[in-house]
Amino acid sequence: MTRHRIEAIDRRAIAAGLDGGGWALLPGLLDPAGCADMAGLYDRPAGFRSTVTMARHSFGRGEYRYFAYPLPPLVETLRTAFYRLLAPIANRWQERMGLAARFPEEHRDFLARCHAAGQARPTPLMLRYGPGDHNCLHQDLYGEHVFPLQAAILLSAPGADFTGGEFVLTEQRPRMQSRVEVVPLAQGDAVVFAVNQRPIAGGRGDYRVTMRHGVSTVRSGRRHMLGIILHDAA
Ligand SMILES: O=C(O)CCC(=O)C(=O)O
Ligand SMILES: [Fe+2]
Repeated sequence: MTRHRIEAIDRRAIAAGLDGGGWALLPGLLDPAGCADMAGLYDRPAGFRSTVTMARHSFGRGEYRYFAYPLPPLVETLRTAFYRLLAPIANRWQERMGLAARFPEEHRDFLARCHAAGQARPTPLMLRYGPGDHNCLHQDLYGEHVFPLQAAILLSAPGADFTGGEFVLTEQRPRMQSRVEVVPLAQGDAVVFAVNQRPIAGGRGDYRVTMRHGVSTVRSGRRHMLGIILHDAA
């Protein structure tokens, strides 16, 4: 079993990052061997339900694959653990944003809700980028049911395996210009971030801002990323 550190994560530190800027970094979630094992799955297409060529949909350039059910054990473990970690934070955000949906404690109960509504296809994915590839700013919304936080883990080593290819987030505040953040990921680090909107405390109560994420152009080498989205797709 590949080592991972998700059970050791401090929810308060994650919550502080998410409340402050809409994202939080989890350093060293996977070790380099675990990253290499995971990235190696990309070349075994039997484990995936579909492959998307990003240029064909004007999503950017590069390729990604959605895992099929049953998920690889480590992906399943990480997805379940991320959900358990994030559900209380998500529920607090929903309340602050004036959104009605609340999330159960366990992922299987939320997935049952997705599946009953016709969102039954797995969304965890692996992305692979080479020189010139990039991922345009987007949101991973796949139907009515949306869990407001997601995670992604960088499987390749910046500077050694690839250059460029920075994970970026933008934040659009009402009637204001967008702000951008580059998330400084090392190999094995995870980033947790807002899928769609996040609450910000203002002078007259909370307001919502819209978040998007993407990847700047990879200059050289090859970059693999594991994406853990917590709602399933229609
Ligand atoms: O390759 C990346 O860093 C972006 C991954 C992504 O868009 C996702 O996990 O939803
Ligand atoms: Fe994404």
